[in-house]
Amino acid sequence: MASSLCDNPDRTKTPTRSKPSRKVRFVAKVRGFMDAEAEFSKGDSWISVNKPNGEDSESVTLSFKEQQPTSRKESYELDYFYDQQEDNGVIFSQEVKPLIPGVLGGCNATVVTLGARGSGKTCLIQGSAEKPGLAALAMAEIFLATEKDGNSVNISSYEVYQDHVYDILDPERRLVLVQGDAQGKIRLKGLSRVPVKSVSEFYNLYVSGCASCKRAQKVATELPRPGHKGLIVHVSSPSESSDALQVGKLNFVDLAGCYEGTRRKSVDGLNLVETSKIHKSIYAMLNVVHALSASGNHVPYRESKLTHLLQDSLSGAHRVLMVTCLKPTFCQDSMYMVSLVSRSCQNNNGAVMESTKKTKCLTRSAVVPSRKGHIPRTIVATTKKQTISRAPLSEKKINCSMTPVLKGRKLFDEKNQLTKSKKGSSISDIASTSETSVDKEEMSVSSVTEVAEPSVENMLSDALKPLELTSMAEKDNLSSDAPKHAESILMAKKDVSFNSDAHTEKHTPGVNSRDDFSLLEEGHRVEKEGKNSDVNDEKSPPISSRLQELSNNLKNLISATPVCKKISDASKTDCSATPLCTKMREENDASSNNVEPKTPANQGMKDNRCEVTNVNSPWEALSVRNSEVKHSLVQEYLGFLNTASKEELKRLKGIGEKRATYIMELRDESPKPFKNLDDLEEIGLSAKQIKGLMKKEFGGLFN
Ligand SMILES: Nc1ncnc2c1ncn2[C@@H]1O[C@H](COP(=O)(O)OP(=O)(O)OP(=O)(O)O)[C@@H](O)[C@H]1O
Repeated sequence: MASSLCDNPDRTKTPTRSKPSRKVRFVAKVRGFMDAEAEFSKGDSWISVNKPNGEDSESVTLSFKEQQPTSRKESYELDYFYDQQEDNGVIFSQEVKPLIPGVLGGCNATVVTLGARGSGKTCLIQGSAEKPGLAALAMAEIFLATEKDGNSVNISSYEVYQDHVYDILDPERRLVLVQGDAQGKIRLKGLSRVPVKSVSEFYNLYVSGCASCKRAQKVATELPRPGHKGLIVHVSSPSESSDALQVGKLNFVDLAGCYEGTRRKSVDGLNLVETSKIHKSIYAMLNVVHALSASGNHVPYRESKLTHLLQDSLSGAHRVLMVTCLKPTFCQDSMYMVSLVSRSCQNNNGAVMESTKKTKCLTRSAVVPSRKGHIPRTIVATTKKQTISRAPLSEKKINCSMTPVLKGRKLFDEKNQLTKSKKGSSISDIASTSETSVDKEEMSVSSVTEVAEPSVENMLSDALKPLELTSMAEKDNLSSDAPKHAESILMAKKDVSFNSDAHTEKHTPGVNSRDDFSLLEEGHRVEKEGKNSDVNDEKSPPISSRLQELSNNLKNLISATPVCKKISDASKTDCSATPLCTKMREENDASSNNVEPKTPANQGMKDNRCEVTNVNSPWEALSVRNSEVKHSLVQEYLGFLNTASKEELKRLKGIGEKRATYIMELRDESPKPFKNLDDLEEIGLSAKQIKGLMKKEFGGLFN
């Protein structure tokens, strides 16, 4: 029933371009010129649109005039394109109005605007008193039906900033908790729901809420902070089949603008971490819609707070409309967004390369040469059809498609990238091999360890982290004895990325599936819902020979680098050598002997070293004990959170009155709300903060 309702039951009455079978629809809208822009561009548009069958076209292709004249013309397929003359009213009647009958029938729908800064996202959703936006137009339509059917309408509004959710309609802008149950039902704890009875009441509430939110942010930070803004319209209607009310939700999400020049130190007062987080959550949203449009088994809702909070509106038979807003004048970010969205629109191959339809992009040599202003190269479907449908944008192809422009935009940590690729997601992979990190802590290849063979890769990531081998230039900074090995590491680092298709399927049963300590690393979260699916042990060898070679190279590097050599030598007799070398040695030993240095949760501490099973050297024994101690401390910490009084909780670092209150509330609902460190996100702590907390509580053990 849900699906038929969600598929526009009113289709016969409402003109619509929506394809009934499509869960996600991708359209673009170019906003009107502002005065200065019109003067500058002489009124010419930089976007060419091809509608093969005129207004009846099932899809359109966009291309951009400002592309390099020598570059191959690329075009991007979308479901529809709205030009400057087509105003909010047209988009509403073509795209949003058809969703409303479903919402009145208890389904959810979500309208997302995305695009570069200043591309008209807010004007499209929010509009103005004179030119109502999609939200106000939708409210008018809903109220029309409400008068007839006796529905009730409530609204909630929130901002997602730095992966925390704040209630916009609450004058104190309190933090909202996103809680999901096993069925994917999402509860937004602390989010106000305000009843509204008319469009003007709605408009005042919503628009003034957003405006005062901006003002409040300005006072605190001088500049309005760029967050994602969301509106939820809850419509309760009497059900035909039962006495219970059915509630449908219409979501509007105004994604923060993406920024040009992310490699600069700061953009409009934003630091790079803020910018990185914005982009990361935009990519998370694109990953989710990509997975949804590809009907993938695994949808990475928990990649960001925003996608998590929208989970029950995005999943199932509910409908999603993605509107890419474009500037009417040349804008690199606009091209970039279109290229990303187009990939999702086409499910498994993005821009249609007009001149190279048969090009296969499987080797590193296919990387597009550096050229500023060049947009991502087409990824053409290859013969690996099944793989593509499950993991539509493989790392391998993505890397091939990446231009340095894209690399520069890398905002995902590679840990996440690789983890994502294992799970069959997608869009963010485009940015997975950046040479320059904006957030160093997020730049590492260690996510491989979460799912794939642990030993050598663990060692690789741990070794690369401190060395920060992110560019050839950095390679040159290594010890003069080391370039050969550094080269190998760089190559291998690329290989990890290039070969991640293989790793996608790799899984070692019972090894490293969950480890509390591993959770301390930001970006190491594994999607619980997809954890057991799509595992195929046969597709990939246990540890590639390339990685094995890398292991040897790393060992050589250690011994070739003077400081490390010294420590390495010393560490043969002294267990208190520096962390890098200690870790390297311990992991090398573990990997070469194929010993997993992590301890099952119930193993407990043992007094005698020799009792540690499968341990061949003091280093392994130390490693095992280290894991045990960490595990034990984490359990103590979680146990404390589950049982301590409010006053006791406040004695912990990072837990103030607000968090202590939330913890007590969570405990009222469930006796032991904290089962692992991930659960601390429920009290608004990021993985990075959790790591910081552990460090503060337990010192260098958690370095
Ligand atoms: N259809 C339009 N015609 C002319 N100007 C427009 C149109 N839509 C938006 N603008 C103008 O473009 C500018 C940016 O609009 P808006 O604030 O909606 O962009 P945005 O994408 O939400 O920006 P940000 O990412 O910074 O939030 C505003 O000055 C607005 O007046």
